[in-house]
Amino acid sequence: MGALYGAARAARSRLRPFLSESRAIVPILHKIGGERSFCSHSRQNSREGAVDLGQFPPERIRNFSIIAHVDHGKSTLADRLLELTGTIKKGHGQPQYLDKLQVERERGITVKAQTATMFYRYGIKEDDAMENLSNYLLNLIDTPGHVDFSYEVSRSLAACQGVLLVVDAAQGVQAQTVANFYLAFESNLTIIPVINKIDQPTADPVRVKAQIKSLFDLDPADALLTSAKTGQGLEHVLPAVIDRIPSPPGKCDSPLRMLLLDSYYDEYKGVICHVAVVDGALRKGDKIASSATDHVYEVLDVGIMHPELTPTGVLFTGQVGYVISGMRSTKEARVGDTLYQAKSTVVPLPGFKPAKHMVFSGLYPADGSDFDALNHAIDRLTCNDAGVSVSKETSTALGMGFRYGLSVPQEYGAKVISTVPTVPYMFEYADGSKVQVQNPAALTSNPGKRVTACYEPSVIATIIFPSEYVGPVITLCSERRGEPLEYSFIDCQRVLMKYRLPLREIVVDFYNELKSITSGYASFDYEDAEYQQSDLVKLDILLNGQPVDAMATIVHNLKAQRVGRELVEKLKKFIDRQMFEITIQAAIGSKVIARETISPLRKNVLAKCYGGDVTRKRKLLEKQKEGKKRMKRVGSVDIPQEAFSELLKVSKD
Ligand SMILES: Nc1nc2c(ncn2[C@@H]2O[C@H](COP(=O)(O)OP(=O)(O)OP(=O)(O)O)[C@@H](O)[C@H]2O)c(=O)[nH]1
Repeated sequence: MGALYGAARAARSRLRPFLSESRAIVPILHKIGGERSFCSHSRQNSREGAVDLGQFPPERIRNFSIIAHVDHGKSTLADRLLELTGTIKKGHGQPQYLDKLQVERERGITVKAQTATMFYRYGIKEDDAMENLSNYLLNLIDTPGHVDFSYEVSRSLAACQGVLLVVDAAQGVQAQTVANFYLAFESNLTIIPVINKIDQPTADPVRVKAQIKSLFDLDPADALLTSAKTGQGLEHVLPAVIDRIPSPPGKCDSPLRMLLLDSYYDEYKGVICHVAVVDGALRKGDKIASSATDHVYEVLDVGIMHPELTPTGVLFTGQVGYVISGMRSTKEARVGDTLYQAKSTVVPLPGFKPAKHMVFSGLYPADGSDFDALNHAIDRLTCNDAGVSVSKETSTALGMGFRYGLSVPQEYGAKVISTVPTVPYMFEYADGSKVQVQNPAALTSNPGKRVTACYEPSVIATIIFPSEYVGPVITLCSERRGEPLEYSFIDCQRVLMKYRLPLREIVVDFYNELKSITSGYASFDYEDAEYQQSDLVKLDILLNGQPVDAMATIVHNLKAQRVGRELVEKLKKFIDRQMFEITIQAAIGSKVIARETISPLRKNVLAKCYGGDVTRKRKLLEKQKEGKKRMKRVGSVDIPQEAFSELLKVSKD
């Protein structure tokens, strides 16, 4: 533990230059009070509507994010700051403002980062007669807190110079607090610890202060104590942002360079790009070029999110806002791209690593005739998120569908069948070639090509939990083929463990099981690690000798027997008896490792209705027809939808 977090000791030194709040205010005001002296922004060009961005040179700008473990109060705190600055009305009655996407509302978590610009007058009374307040422009970039979205977190941090690291005063530091701290720390950002929810009866800020000292080497004296619920302590948050977080470092006189942070599609306005202007200025009517595609666009509209789109006609160095430039699809808006003045020469900004989708599922409409509706829903989703990865695929069992690299689109009304999530495995053949396999069904046994080695992606998992659960957590991790890396106490009650785990082992049900064995107290986060060699086999499910492609999985050899047995037993329960015998087999290549038989029905549904009861006969036939519609037919065997979803529960290796 000491070794791992040794690097964090340096974090403290970054906070040291910041003086205590009251002492820091005066020098800042002397420097920026009165007229601007750093960037000469033309006021004529900067006005469109009521907002004049010309009065905000970089020195009066702060770009920051709020990062936290899920549910520690990021979005509530963000809302309170928006209210405090008058950006939104108090008690606006909406769900948290920055959580825009429907998927976020439904799942109650923040998925996609959103930005809001606030104006804040801040200063001190230098003497009784004179009040010296200055106007600041603060860009708050909300970040997702859920375990699956660390890519989005690091993306939003690229536009920031500092973060508020929010920790629940009762729950203390959790796994994602640790992960988010390191994302911010590695990006060299100023970190302001905020201990939130101090109104709770179980709040223990003293314990949390000790944790942030021991884990992150942050000075507990620098922590702000807040309740985003009651408003207690919130008055110190924005002054700390202004005093401690540096202003954006760009050059006003250099040619325009801006970073494309995000994009979404609006039915009326087209593609809207969120951008951070790093150097120079961007004006309506400018011609801008993309480093990634070399396409040139005219800037049709430019402005800030305040919090709705607010046209300003211009964005200056250090400012964050939106641009509409006639892009037709979000696919043209490459997140992390550098946009610059057409015909100028600039060095592109570092950008971001592209999102790596490491978990894939097949996604099929439960009723084949709903394919177009599903297609439309997926189109809408990809339009709003260029990072989602989707490709069409066809399964013999399930018809046309998709291979999907993220969660199921929530806005699709009809039922979907999602196949067992899988990860991209790597197979090496005798001729030295390597093939990545995202869909187990695609791994065909080819006698001409002998597999010589298999590799699977792994993760480094961080788990934090009360020490009495050490035994069950170790058992769970070793059942999931984990390799222990680290074990330490973060305070007298809580333990932090690090494990290397195969990604495949955590994609189905790991987190639920971890929660259940620790009575809900464990928190979990993971980062991608390298591929590891592994003894993998493809497990086929056969119905009457015919493989069901959508049910194929890749499993570890040691677990194949158990998984195969469980799968066939489960299927037996879900497949109705039919007019003929059905054999269900699990097989590795040509070797059958588990087998069940469903005996045939002796009578058909009408057999009972001897005599002339036509209405009853018709009713029975209708019922049977309805039932058939929900079935997927493989060869001659009908498989109910439920069988596919039930398999998900078994196939956790
Ligand atoms: N008692 C108390 N509850 C709070 C406070 N701040 C937030 N909450 C509640 O905690 C819950 C989670 O708050 P959110 O703001 O949604 O948490 P979040 O960190 O944004 O969560 P994600 O968006 O899922 O990452 C909500 O029910 C809030 O009302 C606080 O200071 N005190």
